[in-house]
Amino acid sequence: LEASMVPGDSSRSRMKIYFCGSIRGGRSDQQLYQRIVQELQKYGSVLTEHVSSPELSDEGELATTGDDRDIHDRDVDWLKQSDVVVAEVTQPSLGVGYELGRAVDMKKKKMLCLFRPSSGRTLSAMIRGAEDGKRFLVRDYSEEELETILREFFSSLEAV
Ligand SMILES: O=c1[nH]c(=O)n([C@H]2C[C@H](O)[C@@H](COP(=O)(O)O)O2)cc1CO
Repeated sequence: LEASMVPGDSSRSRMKIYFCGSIRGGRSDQQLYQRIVQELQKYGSVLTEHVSSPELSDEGELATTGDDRDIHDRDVDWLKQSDVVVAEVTQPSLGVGYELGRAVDMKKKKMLCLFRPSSGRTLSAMIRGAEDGKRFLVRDYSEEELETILREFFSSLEAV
């Protein structure tokens, strides 16, 4: 029994998580992204940790990384490599919407979109309406529910 638990544990720690959050769409939720990324790191490695960085402004990485094509190509590559995609979708962002759309077409990926109704916003129909109860999940939440929601999401993955 013990031996069979080892591979399970190590594959879980190697799970690749793509986190999406607004950058040029606006950085108002950056601190929350940081909390989310910290939580996600309990479940696997987060490929896009930079999205949560306090040093990243709404200009994005341009100053440090090079050009937009490099950012785009690197991110699409990470998206392809990832096992799951978790997105904070409250702050509207073209980039996040694009990432989710691309991920939907990458057949096996499971996606979780987190939306805070307390923002007073109404989530885009193109995200809310993509919910299928299986691969593409949309969860309305408040910040204090974050840990529970992620725990439920990742334990549902193990059951698959
Ligand atoms: O500098 C960047 N680096 C980067 O990784 N992205 C990706 C990751 C984010 O989940 C998403 C944010 O898109 P936007 O900048 O349109 O809000 O796009 C986006 C930018 C800037 O658009």
